[in-house]
Amino acid sequence: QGILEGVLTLLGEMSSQLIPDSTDEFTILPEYDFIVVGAGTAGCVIANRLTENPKWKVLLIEAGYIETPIMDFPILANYLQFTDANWRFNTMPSQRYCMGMENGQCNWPRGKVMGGSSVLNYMIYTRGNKKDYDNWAKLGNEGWTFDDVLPYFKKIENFTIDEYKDSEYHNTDGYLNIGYAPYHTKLSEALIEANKELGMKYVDYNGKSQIGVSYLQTSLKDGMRHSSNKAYIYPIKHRKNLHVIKMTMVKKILIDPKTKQTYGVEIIKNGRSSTVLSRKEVIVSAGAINSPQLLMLSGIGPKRHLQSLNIPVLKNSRVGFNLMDHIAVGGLTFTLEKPYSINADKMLEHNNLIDYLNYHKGPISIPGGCEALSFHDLTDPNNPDGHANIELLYVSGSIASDSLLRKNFGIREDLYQKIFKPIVDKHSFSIFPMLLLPKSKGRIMLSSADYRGKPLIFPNYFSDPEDLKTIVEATKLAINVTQQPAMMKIGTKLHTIPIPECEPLGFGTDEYLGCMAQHFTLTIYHLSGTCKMGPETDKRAVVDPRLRVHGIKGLRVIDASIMPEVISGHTNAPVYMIAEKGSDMIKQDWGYI
Ligand SMILES: Cc1cc2nc3c(=O)[nH]c(=O)nc-3n(C[C@H](O)[C@H](O)[C@H](O)COP(=O)(O)OP(=O)(O)OC[C@H]3O[C@@H](n4cnc5c(N)ncnc54)[C@H](O)[C@@H]3O)c2cc1C
Repeated sequence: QGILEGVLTLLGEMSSQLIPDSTDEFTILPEYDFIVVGAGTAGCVIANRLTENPKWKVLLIEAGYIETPIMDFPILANYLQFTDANWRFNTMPSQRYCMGMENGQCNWPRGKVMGGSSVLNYMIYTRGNKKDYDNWAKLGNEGWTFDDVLPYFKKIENFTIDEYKDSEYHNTDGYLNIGYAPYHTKLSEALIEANKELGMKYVDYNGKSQIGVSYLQTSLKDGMRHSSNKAYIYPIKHRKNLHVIKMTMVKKILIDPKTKQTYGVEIIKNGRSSTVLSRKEVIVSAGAINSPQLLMLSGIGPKRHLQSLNIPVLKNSRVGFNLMDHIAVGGLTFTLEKPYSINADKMLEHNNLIDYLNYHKGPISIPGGCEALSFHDLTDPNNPDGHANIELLYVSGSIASDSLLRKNFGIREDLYQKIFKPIVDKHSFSIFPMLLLPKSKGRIMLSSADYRGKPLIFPNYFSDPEDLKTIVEATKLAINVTQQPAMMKIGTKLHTIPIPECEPLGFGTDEYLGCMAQHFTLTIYHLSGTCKMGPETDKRAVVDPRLRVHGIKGLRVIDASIMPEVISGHTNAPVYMIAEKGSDMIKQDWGYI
């Protein structure tokens, strides 16, 4: 633990040193053309694209502080959750999921920093499936088929994988770098091989067909994290028409109650409240928890809920409903005879540090220990053009090989001691079997009318029993991968110390694996859907297909919360796409393009 704790102390010190100093090098103007709330994945893209018009003045407001160089080290991704760059949300206690976590609550980290969750994330870059977007369009969202959104996916990327970069699916002059991590363990080679032995193809999952196995395509540049802040704000820092203010909370969106016209925001900076006006629009990009929270605080949301908190209702709307996430079964651990996995303690030793500091290579360049994935359609396993309902994420370390991981997830101490402690000295790794097309939906509610109150989060995982069945099948598939010859050759064994509460069901039975999923319910951090996009006729929609808030003028939501259905992959790439497309819509609506 020595080195890791050193890193944590360093991270803690760095963040506390940053907090008092929030100077921004300009005076905030009383009025801007556009105000963007939240400098996360989406907000940074929008601020960049809108300031391409030199005549528009744009204010980007971020609650968090600056991104620091240590956040660029890919292997440290997990540890950033222990800093003030994390909002540290928790789900409400449950007896159906997160049962193996402290108080039956799952930790839900979110980025509170320039770059938002693109600074805390694992840099895994996946677009999802063609059918995800065709389905969005079928739900009444004109302009959102895969063919419509592909140009925006291409616009984002500077794609660096030689075999694929010339394909019609990719592009090489976008702001964000996409490529493989510069280093792979021998374990990941064996996992890829095992998938091939099972009949899986090696694919460009961001290309023609998603189904198959691959090393992760990542948002790394020269072996370092490439966040939305680095990719989209750094290169345009010289633009005089962009003002960025940090460590500033937007408390409320200002809307005329009679005309329903948005005219600005109320902010709080250094403890002082003030108002900034918008000439054209306010764009809310505060993420899938804070965007619905801010809308509700401003009077847009479910009437009865707002009235119960004495918030005047400007628009009765299903804000906060339709909450979706991807979850995986945690604790699925395998031991290895060969020293091919990652051990957190050894990770930051001399040779690895020298390799990384000199060349940005070696094990430190592995994003949070994640190395490869495979996408499967269990409903149509032999169809290469299927719609993946399962992902297996291959992680070259485990809760046993990095005891801080337990703290990331909030796993109960007694379970850690019993299940994982006995194998801390062994080589071990894990596979996360992940549910990609969840049927269960949750909800976010306000805890109070005060902007400082953390929202109440009800993920409702497994409220649809189908989800539990599917994740059990995924877990069996993951175990099957590890039983292939390539994995046997390196001495892979399933770790079988059972969860005491599930033990009576018989280790490895479907019932046991279901119980395991309910105990070690891991969020994959893909919160989405809470300001659902849909046409006027869709009573559950909060924004229209041009991302304008129904019933309110001059206000859009552009971030992960607009997804009507979560896509079958990790959500960062789709949020970039939504932001690129949303920016073009704003430009079109104001006659700039
Ligand atoms: C730990 C973690 C790991 C992840 N790993 C991956 C991965 O490997 N691959 C992947 O594809 N996706 C991953 N994700 C998900 C992905 O990063 C998110 O889907 C994406 O970043 C969401 O973008 P966003 O713009 O919607 O919100 P965010 O990026 O979260 O941005 C919201 C911003 O708004 C700011 N804000 C909020 N409220 C206010 C307010 N009232 N006033 C001012 N500012 C405010 C926040 O501080 C934040 O900076 C991960 C997420 C997390 C947290």
